[in-house]
Order: sequence, then C-alpha cells, then structure tokens
Amino acid sequence: MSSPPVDSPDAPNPLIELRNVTCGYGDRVVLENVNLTVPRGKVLALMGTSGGGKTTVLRLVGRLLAPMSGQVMFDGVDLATLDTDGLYAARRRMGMLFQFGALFTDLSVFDNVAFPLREHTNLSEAMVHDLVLMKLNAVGLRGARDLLPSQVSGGMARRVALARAIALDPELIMYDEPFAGLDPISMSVAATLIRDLNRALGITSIVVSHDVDETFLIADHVVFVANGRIVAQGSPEEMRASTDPLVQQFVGGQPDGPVRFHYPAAPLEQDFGVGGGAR
Ligand SMILES: Nc1ncnc2c1ncn2[C@@H]1O[C@H](COP(=O)(O)OP(=O)(O)OP(=O)(O)O)[C@@H](O)[C@H]1O
Repeated sequence: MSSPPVDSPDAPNPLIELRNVTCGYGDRVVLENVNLTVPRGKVLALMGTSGGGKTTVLRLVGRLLAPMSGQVMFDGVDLATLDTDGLYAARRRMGMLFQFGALFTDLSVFDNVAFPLREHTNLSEAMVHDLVLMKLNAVGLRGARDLLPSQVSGGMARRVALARAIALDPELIMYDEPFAGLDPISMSVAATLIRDLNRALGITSIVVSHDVDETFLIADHVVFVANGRIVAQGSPEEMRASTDPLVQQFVGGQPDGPVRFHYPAAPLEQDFGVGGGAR
C-alpha cells in the first residue's frame, strides 16, 4: 500500500498533531477528544461557529494552554515533556499573530520588525538591518521603514506585524482572524501574502478565520470546529460540496440552520402579550 502524500492530513511526520485532546478553562471543557493533524508546508484553515474553540486550538499549539488529557505534538515532540528552555526553543520556531497588527506604537516600522531579532539573537546591527529590510521587502513595505505605526493604514500595520512574525524565520505561523476589519483590497493583499509567504518560505500556516471566500482561496485544508469538536474537514472544494448542514450554513452564510439565529426565548405571543397562534 502506498503512503499518503506529504501534504495530506494523513501524511506521516506532520508538524503538529493533536492526539485525543480534551481541554478547557477551569472546569469547563471547551475541546473534547480532538484529533487534528497539520501537514508541513501547507495552509490549514480553522473555521466554524463563534466560540467553537478555534483560538483555543492555537493556544494549545503555542502551549499557552495545557490539555486536560491527550497530547499536543510539535515536530514529533509532546509539548508537555519540554522544560522551560525546550518550550522557549519550540516557541521560537512559531510565529503567532494573535493580535494581528498589535505593534509597539512608539517604535518605527523598522524597529518593530527588528525587535525579535534584537531580543532573541546576538546578530550584529548590520545583520539586523539587512534582515529587517528583507522581511519588510517580502511584505512590500521596505519603503515604509521609518514610519510610526500611527502613520500606516490598518492593512499596512498587519503586514508590518507579519514581517515581525517572520523575522526569526519560523516554521509555523498561526494567524487569528487575519482579515477581520479589512477592506476587500487589503483583505485580498493579506490573503495573497499569507499564501505567498507560505509557499516561498515553506512555512506551515494555521489560519483562524470567518471569511470563507478569502480563506478558501488560500487554504489547502479546511477544518470546521463547532461545539468543541471537529465536525468536518477537507479541501475547500470538498467543503463547498459538503452536504453537512452546518458546513452548508457556514459556507453559504445562512443566518439560520444548525446554528440558530434566535437565542432560545419564550414564544412570541407570550412576550408580546398577544393571543392566538401568532409567531
Ligand atoms: N480565557 C478564557 N477563560 C474562560 N473561557 C474562555 C477563555 N477563552 C475562551 N473561553 C471560552 O472557550 C470557548 C471557545 O473559545 P475560543 O476563543 O477558542 O472560540 P473561537 O472558536 O475562537 O471563537 P470566535 O470565533 O468567536 O473567536 C468559548 O465559549 C469561550 O467563551
């Protein structure tokens, strides 16, 4: 029997693997018995209902949250087995854009991107200079190096944050809602950038997003998370063709379906004090 291709979620040796993970906050379970594989060098999208647990998956991978049971494997190593130095080293291999665009407001664009290099390496300033300009060039902002964050647009600020996230050449980048609040052009620029960086640098990317069109354009694999479980997964084409009512509702942007528009409430006639069968 031939083995699955390296970009398949069934491929051996994935960069990240959640094995039967249950986790939550306090006593509250948010993800239950989740198994998830993130293949190397691909863009994996996490989509699904609000509060379903997508950001929690990112927190697990960054070990900002420990599972109650199960294992979170990064490059074949259970994150729970790492000591502080090991965890620090693993995190250096990850870029996390939890607050895309959260730049240091009193530092220039250049110094924002230089920050992780100065903080985590002993590189000479000449080397830092060249690396920063390379990263800024990759996001199309070499010419904006001297501006302050307050002098760039929201879309540009996200690209600066992206340049900062790739400053240390991570193997993985996690994006939490990279398109939120962007106009259609900036959204398209951000999406193309995520995909191009992924391909050019061989980075593995996890994108949490609600924007179906942009996300489906760049994702190799889409995972739907709802109510703490993975309810569907496959290629964007497979998700568009899915007959699963929840996936259909989400992909089609329907207000009602398995996820209800109405919060459970008393019958209308009761609240409005009308008799009869009015609804
Ligand atoms: N720090 C926390 N403490 C307690 N509960 C939390 C915490 N963070 C998240 N939760 C809860 O865990 C559940 C999953 O949250 P999570 O942020 O992972 O969902 P999400 O799928 O990313 O949602 P959204 O799309 O709305 O951002 C939610 O019910 C949320 O209220």
